[in-house]
Amino acid sequence: MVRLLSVAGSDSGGGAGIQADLKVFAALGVHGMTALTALTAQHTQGVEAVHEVPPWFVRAQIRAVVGDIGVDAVKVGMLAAAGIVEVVADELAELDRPVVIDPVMVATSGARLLAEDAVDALRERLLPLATLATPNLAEARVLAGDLSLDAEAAAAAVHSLGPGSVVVTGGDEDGVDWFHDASGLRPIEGPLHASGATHGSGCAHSAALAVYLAQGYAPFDAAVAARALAARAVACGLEDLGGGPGPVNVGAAVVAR
Ligand SMILES: Nc1ncnc2c1ncn2[C@@H]1O[C@H](COP(=O)(O)OP(=O)(O)OP(=O)(O)O)[C@@H](O)[C@H]1O
Ligand SMILES: Cc1ncc(COP(=O)(O)O)c(N)n1
Repeated sequence: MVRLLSVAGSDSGGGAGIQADLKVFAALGVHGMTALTALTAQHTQGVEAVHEVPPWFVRAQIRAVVGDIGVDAVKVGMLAAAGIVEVVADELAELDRPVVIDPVMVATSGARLLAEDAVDALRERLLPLATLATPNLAEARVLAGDLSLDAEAAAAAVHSLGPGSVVVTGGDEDGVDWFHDASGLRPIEGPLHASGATHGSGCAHSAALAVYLAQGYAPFDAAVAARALAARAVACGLEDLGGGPGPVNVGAAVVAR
């Protein structure tokens, strides 16, 4: 059984975060484990409150599962605070496994999910540990320190910060994901679905990527497969749930494959 660990926040609305990741792991037939970094009181229209998990307890969760069950790949999502970034970086540095880092900063609804003073630690401590990093364009620009970059330039700039490869996701743009690794830049194209159900698309994408890396896909092939799955999950999304953008539907996306 392939074993996946998600280090991420909880979305009480069930659309993003740990909940999205566990749905992806179940849909793809792997064993999912979690280290919660924060609880959010969240729905489709916004985040009402955030309760951070103390860094020592994030570390304890990671050590508990790594020590007994073992881990084949890790996905990292919302980290909330600099102290949490630091302990996650410490633990991942000891773990010789593929790591996907989704540098979640702001929810689609506008709420901050990473403190501003945690961005430097994310850039300097965590990004160099990533097999693959998956910022959207806004996150890539912040990491690169240049808010004027286009997606291609942002992918190159984030790659130069140390991850093995980068995908700048294009769900909020034209639907083209830009992949950059040591051999350069490649687009990953596909249909951009007109859908009111995109909540959790980035979480589902990075969780699927971690599964595909654990299963031995090369990073570019994993990124192609993850884009296809995330796009289908958007197309199958639950538009009628809640008053805002509904959650993606990964279970239906896998069945529709
Ligand atoms: N409307 C869409 N149609 C097709 N594919 C989409 C759509 N929206 C997102 N995707 C795909 O989903 C994946 C995640 O991309 P996205 O840009 O939405 O991430 P994100 O902005 O980090 O998401 P989130 O806001 O959930 O964190 C990418 O592969 C992207 O191409
Ligand atoms: C716990 C958690 N993690 C990640 C996201 C980002 O997802 P989105 O950009 O779709 O709101 C979120 N809203 N909540």
